[in-house]
Amino acid sequence: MKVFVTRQIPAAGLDRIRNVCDCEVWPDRLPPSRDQLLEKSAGCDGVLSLLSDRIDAEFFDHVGPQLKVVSNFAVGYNNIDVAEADRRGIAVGNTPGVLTDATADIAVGLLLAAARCFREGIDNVTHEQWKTWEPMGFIGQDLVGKTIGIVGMGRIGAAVARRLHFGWGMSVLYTARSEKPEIDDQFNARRVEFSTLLAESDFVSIHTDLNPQTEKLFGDETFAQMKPTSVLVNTARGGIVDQQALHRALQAGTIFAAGLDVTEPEPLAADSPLRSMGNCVILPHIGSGTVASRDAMATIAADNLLAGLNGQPLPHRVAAN
Ligand SMILES: NC(=O)c1ccc[n+]([C@@H]2O[C@H](COP(=O)([O-])OP(=O)(O)OC[C@H]3O[C@@H](n4cnc5c(N)ncnc54)[C@H](O)[C@@H]3O)[C@@H](O)[C@H]2O)c1
Ligand SMILES: O=C(O)[C@H](O)CO
Repeated sequence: MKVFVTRQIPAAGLDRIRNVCDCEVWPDRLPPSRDQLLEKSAGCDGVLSLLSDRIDAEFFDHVGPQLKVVSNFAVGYNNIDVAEADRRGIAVGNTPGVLTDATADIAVGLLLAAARCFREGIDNVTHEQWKTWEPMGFIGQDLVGKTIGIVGMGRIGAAVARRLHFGWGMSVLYTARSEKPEIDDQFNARRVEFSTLLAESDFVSIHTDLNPQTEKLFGDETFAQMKPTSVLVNTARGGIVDQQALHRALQAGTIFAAGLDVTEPEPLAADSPLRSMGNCVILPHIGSGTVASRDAMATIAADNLLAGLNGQPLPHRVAAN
């Protein structure tokens, strides 16, 4: 079986694929260009893709009818046209669950960093502006007993709720597509309308997948409904936030601060004004970046790939929304 792995991934998964497949791995730190992706994938029975690889009808046409499986090295799969894959009988897999805690930790870290002015503080030290202890400087937002609004109460949303409810005694509001009585019981949480969540939350953390309903969900109108003291955290996908609107909101003080692990595009444009905003903490998409999470993602991605190649059910198959 011929497979293309679009980037180096941990040996925990890669070795298993190499043992049984004719496997080519993209060797560079940067992803293959579109043309390189199409060229290397052509004629393959399986492809192990990353979130930066667009997998669509053009890709499937180019790779050929022998393609059986696309295994995404991520839980999010908005880079893949799953409906088109379904139509062609190509299985698509993802890596859920094993990065939940790692990503929730980054969401909480960003919340704390943005609320407590880490960026201004670090810039102050780095640029040798630290002259004295300032009673009126670097005054951030309190966390204990405040309200967290979770947009999208899935695995990571629940892990964030757990940390903030039991760690900082926060009240939990959330939006979800359906009732979640177990969440309500566990965290004394309340499912509310989006507008209520925006108006009542001190912190808003985004945990939905990127889909047509969530694309640019946060824009000028949304920010206008949030508290001026509020902090927005996004560890989901950059496309859920209109970044120009976010810049306007941060500059005007419509909201207090933001913490982003994801942007659109990635990397963030060199001339994006968000890069220089003191009240915007930005990380380069490191949510799942722990040894255990990345090893487990590699293992699951290999399991999905090998199952698909052998015509067996994928351990973690995704379906079109
Ligand atoms: N920053 C990172 O490194 C990183 C790591 C892991 C996951 N992610 C992102 O986080 C997302 C969530 O991961 P997860 O494992 O919690 O997935 P999940 O499927 O368990 O949770 C997503 C939840 O969002 C809900 N949702 C979707 N659209 C909604 C809408 N319009 N309104 C309300 N709820 C909606 C879904 O019903 C689901 O409950 C992934 O899709 C991925 O994009 C990022
Ligand atoms: O969706 C995912 O899994 C992340 O964005 C990368 O780990």
